[in-house]
Amino acid sequence: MNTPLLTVTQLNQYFSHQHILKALTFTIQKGHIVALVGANGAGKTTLMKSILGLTSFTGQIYLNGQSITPCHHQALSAVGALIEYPGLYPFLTGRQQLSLFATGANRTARVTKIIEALSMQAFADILTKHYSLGMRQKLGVALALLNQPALVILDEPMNGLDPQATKELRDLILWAQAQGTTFLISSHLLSELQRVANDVLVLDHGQLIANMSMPAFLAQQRPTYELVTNQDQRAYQLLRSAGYHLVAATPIRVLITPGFQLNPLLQLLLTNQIQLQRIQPHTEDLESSLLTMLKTVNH
Ligand SMILES: Nc1ncnc2c1ncn2[C@@H]1O[C@H](COP(=O)(O)OP(=O)(O)OP(=O)(O)O)[C@@H](O)[C@H]1O
Repeated sequence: MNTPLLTVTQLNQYFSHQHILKALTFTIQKGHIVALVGANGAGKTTLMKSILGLTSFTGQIYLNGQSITPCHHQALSAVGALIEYPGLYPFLTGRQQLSLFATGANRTARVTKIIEALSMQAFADILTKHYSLGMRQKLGVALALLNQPALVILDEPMNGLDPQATKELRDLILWAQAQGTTFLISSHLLSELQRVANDVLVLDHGQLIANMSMPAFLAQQRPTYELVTNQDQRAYQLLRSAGYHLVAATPIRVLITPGFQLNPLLQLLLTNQIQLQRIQPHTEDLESSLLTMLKTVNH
């Protein structure tokens, strides 16, 4: 049975008279990785800050049955977070900083383990004032995961990470999930989120426009064939006049509707002396699903 770790009900947030978060209601299941996506300014960081009690809001937020408000943070001992840029002490090394924030049993062992898991050995003993953006980001993520919190909130955790570090972070997130950790992660690197997330929350202008499992989200898109010809513009006009449902022009993408058959389409191109250079089924990714969804809502 699914058990919610986090329950958010009718969450509203205002900056002066601007309505930023609009009546958000959702739950996050224990042990799930939840992707929080949306355009710039949609309200992702503000939502994360609200869950962390860092900004005023109206509505209810419950973590493990305990209420979170800007004045009541007790429940937050079970949360690790990286929001915007990690706040680091410039005159401590990464290892010293991790040791300072480590709580509970096996502290030294956990610090060593997280340094190894994120391949931070080469710079763990250097003062953080000398860190690059990627090194700072890794240390921020390490701090969020260090005390094995029930919920980890990561705002753009892949910022500044190279492909190798991004892969290490992904592996670490999946490893922590296997230990029972729940994640809420925002990122503009949608292909990365698609690889780890179980569920998706889509924010648009402060409203929750989708809340579903990742497979359900991706399945919303209907399949298409992608065509490349020697006369794409003519082919596009021809197919459109023939009644095909085209969802993109460059490259041409034809919707596979019920009863769709490829042969008549190929015949049509051939009889009009258009050469087909490439054809392939198009598999949707999170990015195109999201763009379609935002377009549908805003038009
Ligand atoms: N401290 C603040 N004072 C006033 N307005 C703010 C403040 N912080 C955020 N906002 C506004 O709230 C809205 C949501 O911002 P938020 O940073 O939550 O969006 P986001 O989805 O995280 O965007 P991005 O993807 O660019 O990080 C924006 O319109 C922003 O201008």
